[in-house]
Amino acid sequence: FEPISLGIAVGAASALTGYLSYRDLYCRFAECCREQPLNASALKLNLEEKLFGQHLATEVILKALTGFKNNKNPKKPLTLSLHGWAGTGKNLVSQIAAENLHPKGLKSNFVHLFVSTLHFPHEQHIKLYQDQLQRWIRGNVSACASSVFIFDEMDKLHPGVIDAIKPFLDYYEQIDGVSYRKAIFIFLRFFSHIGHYRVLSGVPCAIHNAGGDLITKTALDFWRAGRRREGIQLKDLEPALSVGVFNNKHSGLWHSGLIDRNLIDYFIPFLPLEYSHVKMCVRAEMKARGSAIDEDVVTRVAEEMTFFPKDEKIYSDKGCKTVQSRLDFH
Ligand SMILES: Nc1ncnc2c1ncn2[C@@H]1O[C@H](COP(=O)(O)OP(=O)(O)OP(=O)(O)O)[C@@H](O)[C@H]1O
Repeated sequence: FEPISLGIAVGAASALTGYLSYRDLYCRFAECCREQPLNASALKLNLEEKLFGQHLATEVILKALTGFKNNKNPKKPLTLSLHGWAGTGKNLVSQIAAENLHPKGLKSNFVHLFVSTLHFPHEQHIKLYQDQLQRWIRGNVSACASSVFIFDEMDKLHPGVIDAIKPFLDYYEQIDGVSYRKAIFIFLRFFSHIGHYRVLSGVPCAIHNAGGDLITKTALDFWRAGRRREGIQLKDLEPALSVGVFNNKHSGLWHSGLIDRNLIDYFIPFLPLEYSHVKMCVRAEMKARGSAIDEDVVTRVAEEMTFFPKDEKIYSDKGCKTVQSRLDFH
């Protein structure tokens, strides 16, 4: 629809129906920024059905989003930082969160995804990126207070760029007439570069991996002690996580003041995925393609993945990341 004919159509329909406001009707045809409460049970169901092996991330994301959206008067925007091994569901969770906040999800005009290497590639242009980012965020929050901003590849983001958005994440009531308190900022970690592996206490980890190796180490400690994965609690991970990230100078959050000023509300840990989770991913992908589940193919795809540590082979080193492309060969 182009705007003028949409306006005429909506106006005519509005006159005919009589009781629907122009805006109500307009929003049936075009995307509107609406302050609607979050449907917590729909979000829970989505996470339970789509996200495998991440009991902690599920718990925290549910708590964070429902708490924030139920609060009529938040004192600051919601800031989430997602950490963990590659291919374990960080992008998937931000996509699920986006869809539950704005029905069009990542395609919504109110959801904005920034990828460090794509949007902020050159160190010499940091000043420009800072200005652009500030203007972009200000413009979008002015248009829709509940805008969602997702920053991927945080470990490749220059700390100066993140400094530019720091004021928006803070407890200010307004900045230049705009309130940022209803916006949501999601920061994604990007871990595990195969070429950068080193081995620490028997656990391979990436040099750029801020927090991810600590999560993996905790999961492995539980496994070696014969304790259930689902028994891992947030308190087993959270302190190590924020210190780990803060101390890692490859992390975009490093010395950016976001952590020491408590501007990050929730650290959300993603556990490394096991063989059984990889199989679940293969089944989910087959279902999404409308194919019948063939357990032989499921097993073959899962067995083609590589697992670590070297001796025990428990965790998939790419999580579920290459499942889709591998499935094409079967
Ligand atoms: N825990 C999971 N449950 C279900 N599917 C998953 C899970 N983890 C990953 N996947 C699937 O694997 C693919 C890659 O996942 P995703 O992009 O979310 O990983 P990521 O953690 O963001 O990885 P990276 O840190 O490398 O960017 C997606 O197709 C996603 O649906």
